[in-house]
Amino acid sequence: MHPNDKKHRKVRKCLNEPNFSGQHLLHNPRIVRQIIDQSGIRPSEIVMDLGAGKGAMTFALAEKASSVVAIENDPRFAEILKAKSQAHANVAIIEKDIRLAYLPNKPFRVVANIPYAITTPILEKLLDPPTDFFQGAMLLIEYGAAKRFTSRPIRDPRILRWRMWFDLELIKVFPRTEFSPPPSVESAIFRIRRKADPYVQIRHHRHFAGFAEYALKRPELPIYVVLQGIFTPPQLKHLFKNLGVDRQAPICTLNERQWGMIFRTMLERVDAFRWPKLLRRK
Ligand SMILES: C[S@@+](CC[C@H](N)C(=O)[O-])C[C@H]1O[C@@H](n2cnc3c(N)ncnc32)[C@H](O)[C@@H]1O
Repeated sequence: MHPNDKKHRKVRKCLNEPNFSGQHLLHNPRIVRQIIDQSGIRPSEIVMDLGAGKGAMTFALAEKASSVVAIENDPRFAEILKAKSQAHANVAIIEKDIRLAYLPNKPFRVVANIPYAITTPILEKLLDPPTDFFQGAMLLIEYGAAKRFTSRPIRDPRILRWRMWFDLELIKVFPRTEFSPPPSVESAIFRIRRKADPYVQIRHHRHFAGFAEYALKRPELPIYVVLQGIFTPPQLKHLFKNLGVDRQAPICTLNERQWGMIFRTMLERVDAFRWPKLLRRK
């Protein structure tokens, strides 16, 4: 055990405050190795460990990747990580809030047991807008969140956007007993992979975002009712001939291929001034 580990354990024991920063650490090196082995890291890649804690994943990742960037905002953990990283030339420790950290402008992957409280901001950072650099992730996240990101029908325009360019997969439930201390919620291993051949080109992501936000404003409305707001009757007739869906079905029941077809038809046949625009948020 690293000498600083003991020191930190004492510090945490003295703390009476609730565990708001999601400090549920992995303690089983065999489990950590299994997660890393499934993550598809290439030796040439940079891997990010978001919420690195005391480095349960960080230093195992350093054996597989070209380099590891570990982000941790708890100064006591960062101190432990910096001390341990003296023995690992390919590990960089960044003491920062994950939400404010820079992502590499080279191909990178994320393998991490993230703080659950900021799961959505982390996914937004990685996936929205999609970049050429983010290759995929293997994450421990709350089971409920993993179910929400992977379920059908897709009612949330943000999740639809993510799923147009990435395959999101709930791999399996992860036992609470593998964390110290165990979290109060169920956890899951969650994988993100870039789609090799997405239905919409990434360069259209902004227009797609406006389209998805508009189309899913009322996810239970029939497909034809929603699309009447974008397409003319002859355009709709042509679209439904090729789409192969029940026009009365709720719009949220469309799959990614069908969303891609509708969006591409809009780009090809509808004047740009009629495309739904992304609403500006205050
Ligand atoms: C679930 S623990 C995982 C720790 C370590 N990766 C492990 O598996 O043992 C999440 C870690 O993220 C850190 N953390 C929480 N919020 C953070 C934030 N906004 N930015 C950076 N780190 C954060 C916590 O201090 C904690 O060490």
